Amino acid sequence: MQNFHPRHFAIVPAAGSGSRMGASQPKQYLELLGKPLIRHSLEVLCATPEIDKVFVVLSVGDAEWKRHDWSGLGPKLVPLFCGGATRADSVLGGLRAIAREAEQSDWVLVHDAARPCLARWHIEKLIRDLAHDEVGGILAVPVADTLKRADAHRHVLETVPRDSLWQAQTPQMFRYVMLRRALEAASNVTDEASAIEAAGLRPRLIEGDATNLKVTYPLDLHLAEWILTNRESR
Ligand SMILES: Nc1ccn([C@@H]2O[C@H](COP(=O)(O)OP(=O)(O)OP(=O)(O)O)[C@@H](O)[C@H]2O)c(=O)n1
Ligand SMILES: C[C@](O)(CO)[C@H](O)COP(=O)(O)O
Repeated sequence: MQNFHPRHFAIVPAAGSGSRMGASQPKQYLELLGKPLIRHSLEVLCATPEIDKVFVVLSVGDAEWKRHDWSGLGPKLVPLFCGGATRADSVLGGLRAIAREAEQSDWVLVHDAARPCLARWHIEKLIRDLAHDEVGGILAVPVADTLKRADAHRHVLETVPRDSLWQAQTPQMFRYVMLRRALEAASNVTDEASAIEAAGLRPRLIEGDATNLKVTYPLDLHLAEWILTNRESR
């Protein structure tokens, strides 16, 4: 199962429609600081020496990708027009598309196109902390607020203890064959870790930070702009 020098491939699912954003085009192509939102994390992934290739999973009918010039990101970047109906389908499509290239124990880092504030240190910490892990893991942050469970009328039913609760982020990093098998067997999962958990394994939580937010609603676009403009290098 283990090869001596497993490679690291990034898969960036970017075949969503951005329905919660309510914009006229999918959010991955919305302008953020003068470039398509997706370009921010692609630049960081492509510039990370540990990452060998960056596969972007686009919807089959994506007509926007070709309207932009991606040549500045170099030869690591490979578009794959094989997105599916759900995020998990898109990731699985990407994994199948790279089957000839990837070996069983190569690492795959799945990163949402909708998380433009990914920093180099996020990737390097994930890769470093999981280097000797059999299963893999995900970036995540501990829940900071007091949590309430509501009834159908938004009255509080209970306060949920937040101890040991974490918010999942991406990248999520697993071995190629383990992730592919887990996603093939899973149903209704919203992240890779859920598929791995369903296979009876325990992904590790690697602490990231709240700046790696997912752009889901219009306000998030403003937050992302602020973060990218004001980020200090670490
Ligand atoms: N069929 C899908 C659905 C989602 N994604 C990708 O998965 C990531 C996270 O999903 P989400 O934020 O839910 O994006 P959308 O599905 O585009 O948004 P919404 O749920 O609001 O429609 C995004 O980069 C999105 O492009 C994908 O590749 N294929
Ligand atoms: C993978 C993810 O970004 C982790 O927080 C999230 O699960 C994607 O969820 P969504 O339901 O597709 O927005």
